[in-house]
Amino acid sequence: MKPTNAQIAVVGAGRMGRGISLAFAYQGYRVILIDMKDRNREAFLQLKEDALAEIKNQLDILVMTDVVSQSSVDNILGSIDFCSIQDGIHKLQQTDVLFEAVPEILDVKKSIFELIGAHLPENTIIASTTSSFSANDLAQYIEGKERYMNTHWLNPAYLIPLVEVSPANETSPEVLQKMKTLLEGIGKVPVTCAPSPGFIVPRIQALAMNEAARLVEEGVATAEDIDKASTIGFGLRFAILGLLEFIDWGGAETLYHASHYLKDSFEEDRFGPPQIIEEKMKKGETGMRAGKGFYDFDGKNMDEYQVETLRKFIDLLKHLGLLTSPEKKHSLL
Ligand SMILES: NC(=O)C1=CN([C@@H]2O[C@H](COP(=O)(O)OP(=O)(O)OC[C@H]3O[C@@H](n4cnc5c(N)ncnc54)[C@H](O)[C@@H]3O)[C@@H](O)[C@H]2O)C=CC1
Ligand SMILES: O=C(O)[C@@H](O)C(=O)[C@H](O)[C@@H](O)CO
Repeated sequence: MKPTNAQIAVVGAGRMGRGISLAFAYQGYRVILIDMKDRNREAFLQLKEDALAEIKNQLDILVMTDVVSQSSVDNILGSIDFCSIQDGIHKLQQTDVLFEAVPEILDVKKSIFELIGAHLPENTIIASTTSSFSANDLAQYIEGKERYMNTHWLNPAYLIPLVEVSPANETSPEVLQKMKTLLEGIGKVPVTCAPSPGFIVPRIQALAMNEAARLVEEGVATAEDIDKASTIGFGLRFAILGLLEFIDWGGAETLYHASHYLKDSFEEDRFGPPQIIEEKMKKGETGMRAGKGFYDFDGKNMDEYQVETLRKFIDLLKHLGLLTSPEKKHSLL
């Protein structure tokens, strides 16, 4: 697959299908974006108008923010061939890599895989952008499982760098590598994950998002304050430190004790610590202060590491206008 010469097809022209198409188109690829729902001509034309208008809006924002030049907008839009299922299905013959982005309903994914399977060349790489189904569950609908994997893009797909690549048991390592190379070539950052429901991000964020909704349900805080806490506290910190890295910073013992307290207070097992935290407590591998946690700090220059991390925090806070220097504060008095 030569960079930008690969023919990309995206099936399903909703939120994710549009975002994935734009992510490839603005990096120079030609994309066939196919609406897989059988609708009458009028409904299709309306959908096409809406989809292209949305993509144009997103491009306009990329122009406003100096990511894309105004002069390339028409070219980028022109490289997305928006098709109905009737017209698009025959174009699949030329496809090198196909991304499926139809609704998160197993029967719908199954019927779409069966339909496209009859039209795709046998070596076309097939990926689903599912946000929950295990790759093994979806691979059963694919003829030639070695060319299949999940690629979970995050919304908005044309902006967020992370793509979780989750091969099925039978995915070939060469195909997996080709996908990672393709994604890296358009500026994405792939991480690999075993075939497991919810992969990494949807699994973690399902708990966080449901807990946030539960806080509203219980009247603990307003939606505005919960979102303020999750953006300028939780989210901001985890933009710099990984979740596991932060366990090592704060110490697994704090997480361990807090988890038990929450579990007992709410009488809910979901707050209890996992076995791996219990074991780390027993072994004394509780993080940075102990020299070992999820990461090994032995021999690491801790001063350098902390300065580097804190510098990233400060840069981010300054960028967001969230750092008030003492001079500024005094000048207001
Ligand atoms: N919404 C999100 O934030 C994210 C969603 N995903 C995953 O991406 C996939 C697509 O999700 P969205 O783009 O958000 O959905 P969407 O609802 O925006 O788009 C789905 C498209 O499929 C069409 N469609 C509906 N029923 C159909 C059928 N029976 N056959 C064929 N096409 C049908 C819809 O008309 C629409 O154009 C799902 O698997 C979802 O879990 C992944 C990451 C983020
Ligand atoms: O991270 C994303 O962009 C998506 O996976 C979602 O937001 C999904 O809707 C999912 O995680 C919700 O459970």
